[in-house]
Amino acid sequence: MAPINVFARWRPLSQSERGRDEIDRGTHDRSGSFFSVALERRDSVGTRPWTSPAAFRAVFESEHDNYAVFNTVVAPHIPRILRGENCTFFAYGHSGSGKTHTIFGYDFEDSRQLGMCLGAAREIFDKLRYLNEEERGPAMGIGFSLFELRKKSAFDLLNNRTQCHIREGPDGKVHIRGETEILEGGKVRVCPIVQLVCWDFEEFRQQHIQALEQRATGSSSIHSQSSRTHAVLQLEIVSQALVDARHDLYDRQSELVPVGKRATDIRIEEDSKSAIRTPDGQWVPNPEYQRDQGRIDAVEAEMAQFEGRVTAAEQRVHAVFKASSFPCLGAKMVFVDLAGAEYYEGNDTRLSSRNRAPQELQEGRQINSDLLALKEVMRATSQGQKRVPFRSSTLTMVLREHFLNSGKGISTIIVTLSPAAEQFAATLNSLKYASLVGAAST
Ligand SMILES: Nc1ncnc2c1ncn2[C@@H]1O[C@H](COP(=O)(O)OP(=O)(O)OP(=O)(O)O)[C@@H](O)[C@H]1O
Repeated sequence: MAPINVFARWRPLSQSERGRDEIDRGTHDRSGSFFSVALERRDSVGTRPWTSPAAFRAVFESEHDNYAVFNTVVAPHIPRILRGENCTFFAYGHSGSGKTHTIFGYDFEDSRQLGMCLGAAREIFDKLRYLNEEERGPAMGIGFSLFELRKKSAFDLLNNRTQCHIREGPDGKVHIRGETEILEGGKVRVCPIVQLVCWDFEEFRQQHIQALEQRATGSSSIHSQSSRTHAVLQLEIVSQALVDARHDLYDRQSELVPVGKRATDIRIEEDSKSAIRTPDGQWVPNPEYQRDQGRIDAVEAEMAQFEGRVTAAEQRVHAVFKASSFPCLGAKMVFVDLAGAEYYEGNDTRLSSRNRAPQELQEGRQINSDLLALKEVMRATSQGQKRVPFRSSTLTMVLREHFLNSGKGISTIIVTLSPAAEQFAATLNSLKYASLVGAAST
């Protein structure tokens, strides 16, 4: 059973909320290792208390800064990454509750305010520097990718927001790819999601800042882009040899594309010439055309040759892993800033469905189903169920690899909460969601 760690984080009242009522709240230590959150709602009827199950590993108060959160939530997992395990961190909450502040941060200079992913990168680079010096093996760095998921597509923030398709490959793995490009001279290039490789923290910090500029952040309006997309940032420990072997693989895959297309075209052409349709709709052999099997065999042989090159390139990628003396090569940390949870069913938030444009309603339904699917996947994996409903949403499909790495992977969700009394319903919904996930794995 792979436990899901669940944390809660209260943000302070924002400038615009100053002076307004705060939610009455408390944290109770239930067992020494799990906490529950108690809320009290005051309305015309009286006070109504609600207490969560003991589902939270820790509850951060509004005075806790990003460094404190990083130290408790992320830092304990750095040794796991160095052992070659994977970790995934999700921030869940309604719009403006502090997800982006927690995952990416807004202040990239103050070391106490770095978001989780910058904090993690800083710590990993520290450890890699030591490993690189001690072991004198090939130097390792961090490759990072950043994309947004919206409806059924991914948008690559390291490649001008290029729209990418999410497909399951014959190997059962999910691949994120841009449109295949046709270059000058008819050459073809398959475009996987971009991975930028950085060799020190400063380089990473600069790239991270630039990448986030592609995101419409800073606004916590319910309409903002960031609240309607899931942002996924993936850190992977890489070496130059791994990067080179993968680029070689993409080149071989690119070469295969036109050959495969030609083979399909020739097969279709030969099939259609060698059959005719009778007046009663039956397909029968065409007496005037002899199917050119030699032509088909020739193109299939050519295709087999190119497929062999792809297989050899895949083997070279595997060989890089095998030859590495570092177990951490290829280990991943993934950070997901989930879309605003105001779309979560049953949530009586500022926008009722009557006030929403049809497109927004449709997006809301998609976000709703993604968040529900994520909850189900987390519950199923934490309970060790055999059937995990990964396919029920794009988000869970994309993250399947990380969940499936059970035993070698761990997931954490931090629910971000607004203390503003006017957002009581949204806050309560977020706590209910997170405590359902947490209670399933205690
Ligand atoms: N723990 C915190 N401490 C101080 N300020 C915070 C904290 N959490 C959030 N804020 C501030 O509150 C505002 C909204 O936070 P943020 O943008 O992270 O919300 P969000 O949940 O990501 O919203 P959206 O879903 O709309 O993107 C930001 O100005 C952010 O700096």
